[in-house]
This record gives sequence, structure tokens and C-alpha cells, in this order.
Amino acid sequence: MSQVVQTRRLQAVDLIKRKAEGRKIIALTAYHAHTARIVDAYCDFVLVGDSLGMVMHGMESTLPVTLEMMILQAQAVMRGTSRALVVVDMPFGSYEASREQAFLNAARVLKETGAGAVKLEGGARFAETVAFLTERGVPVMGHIGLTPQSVNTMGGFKVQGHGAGDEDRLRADARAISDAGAFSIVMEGIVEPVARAIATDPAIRAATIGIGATAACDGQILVLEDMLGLSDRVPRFVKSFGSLRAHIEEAVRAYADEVQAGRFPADGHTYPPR
Ligand SMILES: Nc1nc(=O)c2c([nH]1)NC[C@@H]1CN(c3ccc(C(=O)N[C@@H](CCC(=O)O)C(=O)O)cc3)CN21
Ligand SMILES: CC(C)C(=O)C(=O)O
Ligand SMILES: [Mg+2]
Repeated sequence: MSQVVQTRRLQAVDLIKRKAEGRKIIALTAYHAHTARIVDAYCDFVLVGDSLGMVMHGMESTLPVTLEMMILQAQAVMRGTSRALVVVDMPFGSYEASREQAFLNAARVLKETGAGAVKLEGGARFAETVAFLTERGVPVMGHIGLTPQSVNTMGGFKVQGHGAGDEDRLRADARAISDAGAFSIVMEGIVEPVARAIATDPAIRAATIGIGATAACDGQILVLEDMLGLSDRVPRFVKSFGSLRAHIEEAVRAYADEVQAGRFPADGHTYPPR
């Protein structure tokens, strides 16, 4: 009998194994089937981030993003991926009111998209919610530090960890959600030495994923459009690995010129009679 090569999607628990093995975890965001198909080959997990509100819809923050928007784009990303774990952000207002609200909405996400995990923003205050979801079959990724859904209480998208006591508070946040059962924690916008201390804390079982944090994290994530050079304004932590904006502009200008000159469509792009 011929051996069937088993190719299965990475699962939430696999990220904890990755941490133990010391193999870096690669992640990017994706919001569409076509970009998801490209990143699927290289990423361990793909995040359908609520940053889609700002990146795709031009919103000023992630606050107006709805659960319906997240589910629609997660369905697209699931269709475009086959090997990466797909993680879906719980949008603002969909999980904070109670553990029950969080479970009902997270269950909707898993049922309607087939994604493997959800992510929610917050530290120790959300440990009970993380435990409630995990105990009921929902793998949870946490998110601490610069939590964009708290933009109005943070006073902007502010890097965290400068103040006295911040390291202890952030470490307590990471430990609390790890102990509550989170399989992974995004650490965003945290000053390097503080982020490093948390990422290397042996008491934290969850895999740490950095964005504007430290290379000491177990993995890294960026917003795809930012690292491709498509976004017009990007935070300091973004490195440009491409220049899509210039490429797209060049193509659009060439198209406009050819249509204007009557050179497009050429014979090869029209239908001759039979
Ligand atoms: N395109 C995009 N990329 C992201 O990384 C991202 C989003 N959108 N939307 C949701 C959040 C918002 N994020 C942001 C937005 C702005 C800064 C920013 O301007 N930070 C300042 C630092 C300010 C300080 O020093 O406190 C910077 O200069 O980088 C950081 C993260 C990260 N997330
Ligand atoms: C930047 C990542 C971590 C995120 O939460 C998002 O894209 O919404
Ligand atoms: Mg997000």
C-alpha cells in the first residue's frame, strides 16, 4: 500500500511545541484569499487581524470593525490556506462584556469560518475569559502591550513599558493569560528590554509573538500590507520587504497611458470573428 503523505493544518498546540523546540514561529496577517494563498506557504499561522478596518477600509482605528466583517474575511482566508493555522481577531465589543459573550461570539467565529483559534486583546483582567473559552474548546491567543482596541484609554497608539512598574504589570499580564490556557501571546509595541524579559520568562508556557517588541520572542508577525510597502503610514517597527505601492502605481500609470493612446486593448485582447 502506498504511503499517503499527511498534510494537515498546523494547530494551536503545535505552536507550544515550536516554542519548546526553539524553532521560530513565522506569521503575517491576511484578509483575502489571494494574499492568504501566498503567505500560507511560508507562515505557521495567518492572522485575520482587525487591522483590516484600518488597512482595507481606511478607518482611523480598529474600533468600528464588526464580527460580521471578521467572519467574512476569515472565510476568504480559510479558502486561500491549507497548511497554516488561521487565527481570527475578536473585534472590539465582541468579548469584553462577559465570559459568556466571549464564548458565544468565539464559537460563531469557529463554526462559521473553520478557523483554528481566536485572538483577544487584554492581560490579567481577561484571564477568566481565556480560561472559560479554552475549557470549552476554543484555542485562545492573547495580545498584550500596545492593544489598539484601547486607543481611547491609552491616549493613542503608545508604546508600552517606559514607566516604573510597567515590566511587572506586563509580565503579570503575560503569566496570567498563559496560566489561563492561552497557547500564544502577541506582544505589541513594548520597549525592547522589557519585552525581552517577558519573552524569556521560563514561567510563560505560551508562545510569544512579537510586533514592535523583541527578537527574543518565539515568533514574529507583521501586517502584510505594511511589510510589502503598500501602506502609506507605518509604525517604526515595520521593515519594508517590498515596494508594492510603487509597482502598483507604475502599472496603473502604464494602463492609463495605453488606454489614452488607444494602444490597449491590442489585437490579442479582442475577439476576432469566427
Ligand atoms: N497597517 C497597520 N499596521 C499595524 O501594525 C497596525 C494597524 N494597521 N492597525 C492596528 C494596529 C495599530 N498599530 C499601530 C499604529 C500606530 C503606531 C504608532 O504610530 N506608533 C508610534 C510610536 C508612538 C510611541 O512612541 O509611543 C511609532 O512611531 O511607531 C503603532 C502601532 C499596530 N496595528
Ligand atoms: C498587528 C496584529 C497583531 C493585529 O492584531 C492585527 O493585525 O489586527
Ligand atoms: Mg488586531
